[in-house]
Amino acid sequence: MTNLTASIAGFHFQDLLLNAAGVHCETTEELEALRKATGTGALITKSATPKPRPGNSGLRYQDLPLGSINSMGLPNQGLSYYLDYANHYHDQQKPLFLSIAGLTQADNLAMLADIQASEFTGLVELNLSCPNVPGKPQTGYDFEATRQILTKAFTFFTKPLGVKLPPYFDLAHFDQIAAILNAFPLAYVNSINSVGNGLMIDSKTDTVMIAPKGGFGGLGGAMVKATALANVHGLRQRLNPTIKVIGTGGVQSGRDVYDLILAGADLVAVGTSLHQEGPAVFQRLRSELIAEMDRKNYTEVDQFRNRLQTLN
Ligand SMILES: O=C1NC(=O)NC(C(=O)O)N1
Repeated sequence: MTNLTASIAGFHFQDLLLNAAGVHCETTEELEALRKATGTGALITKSATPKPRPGNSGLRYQDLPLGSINSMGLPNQGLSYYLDYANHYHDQQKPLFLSIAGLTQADNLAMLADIQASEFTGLVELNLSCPNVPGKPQTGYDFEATRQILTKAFTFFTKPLGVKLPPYFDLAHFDQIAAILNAFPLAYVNSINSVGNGLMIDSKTDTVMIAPKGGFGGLGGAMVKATALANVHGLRQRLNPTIKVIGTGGVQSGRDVYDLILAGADLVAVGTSLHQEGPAVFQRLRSELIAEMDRKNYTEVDQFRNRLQTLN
């Protein structure tokens, strides 16, 4: 029997797959489908803002030959909707992650205060990386703002907290963000969010593919796998061992899950492939991962987690 377990902040996961925040998780119906899906070890809510938001207007998601592009704009039902789901959540087998993405530091701190005061007993993911709110930069690219929000948060927040990071593309940035994060008692980092502000062209119409922001949107799927692996591995190499890593980005197969684990991931989140295949994707990915492990005669994830070898 292959052991796919992992743990973060005292939470034990019997499977290491979950959804990427934002995908198939805006409503309680979608969340319940994830909770009941075979192969998920956890689930995470759509990033919440204090009040409900319709998100960006017009065509805001497109599948692409090598993944997807989106500019959803944080459509969500508002924090209290997800806190209500969370307060009635009793599935001991699959921990619940609650994602928040305030448009200002004050919004984020207010939401964290609400969660701190609530009965919520799961994990919280502070999304510092939504690239799709017009006029709003990704906090994760502002190192001082990131340090500031975490400093203020940890003056009062005592529940398990992780951060969702944008992809970085310079090893000096891995050094800088890891030095900041290592100063805080974070439960985990989740890397990567979509590769922000890509642009794709519809060759039939010579137009962009999505409506918001002149067609600029977050990239996901196969085309971001190399960036996801680099960020997971670069952060794993630099972060305190107490800060676990959720690897997100580019997962289409069990081998892609295996690779993120090899690069250092403790859990693996699935976005574009979940959007394209629905919750059945988790059973497929799980069985493909087990098949890959069997080929290597591995029965435990610990036998290869963070064991990526260099050439020399
Ligand atoms: O953090 C996010 N990442 C994305 O790629 N899209 C969503 C969004 O636009 O709501 N948010």
